[in-house]
Amino acid sequence: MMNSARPFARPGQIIGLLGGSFDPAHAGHAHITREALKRFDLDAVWWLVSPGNPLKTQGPAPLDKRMAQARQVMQHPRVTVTDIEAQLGTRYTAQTLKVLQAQFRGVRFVWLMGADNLAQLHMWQDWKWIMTHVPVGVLARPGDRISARMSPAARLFSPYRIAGRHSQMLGHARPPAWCFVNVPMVAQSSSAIRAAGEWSVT
Ligand SMILES: Nc1ncnc2c1ncn2[C@@H]1O[C@H](COP(=O)(O)OP(=O)(O)OP(=O)(O)O)[C@@H](O)[C@H]1O
Ligand SMILES: O=C(O)c1ccc[n+]([C@@H]2O[C@H](COP(=O)([O-])O)[C@@H](O)[C@H]2O)c1
Repeated sequence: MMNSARPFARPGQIIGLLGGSFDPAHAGHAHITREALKRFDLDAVWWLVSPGNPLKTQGPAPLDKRMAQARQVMQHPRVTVTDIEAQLGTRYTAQTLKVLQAQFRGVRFVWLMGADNLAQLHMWQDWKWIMTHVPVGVLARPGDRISARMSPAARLFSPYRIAGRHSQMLGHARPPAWCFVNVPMVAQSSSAIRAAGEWSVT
């Protein structure tokens, strides 16, 4: 297990959290992170390299390997790549968010995800808690814009959607609040990289 330091944030800062398997990290992750910093007016983004997605049955590559590769892909002064979920012993996003909100009092966390994850959000543990306790920023992804907009989460929380042109308000909004931003898209995925044999999971 990698012994990483905890990321740092000051009260009042707005921190975007991009959770993922990062198996491996790729240009799509780096792209949405840069877009999120701009569009949601974030002070910083933390990449939460997951010990393992609770919905995926096949285990990812070892955490240390994914962390090292993610750090190579994402080098930006306002982005921290962290294995804090492994340090905290949390695996489900709602659990992670509860612990982070308790440990970083006064910090405003914004959950970030690609459109494919909004389409599946209703399958996550305590997903309504997430929507009602943390602002959520959704970034367009090729092929997933329509399914995301029609998803159970998008429909149930449609009254709380902030229009894309007001995306800078998201981090200041009281949840429930979410915003879909139609950013230029990068068609990369970890599964395509694995399928091409460019990343081994051992
Ligand atoms: N090209 C992309 N455009 C927009 N969002 C993306 C893109 N790639 C990944 N994301 C988002 O980044 C987060 C972490 O993604 P993840 O690590 O699962 O990569 P992935 O490419 O989606 O992996 P896989 O293909 O194995 O499902 C998710 O919220 C996902 O929606
Ligand atoms: O909490 C859950 O039930 C849950 C179910 C599926 C995915 N997630 C989280 O969503 C993020 C993206 O996962 P992944 O594997 O698609 O990269 C990552 O932080 C996962 O821990 C969380």
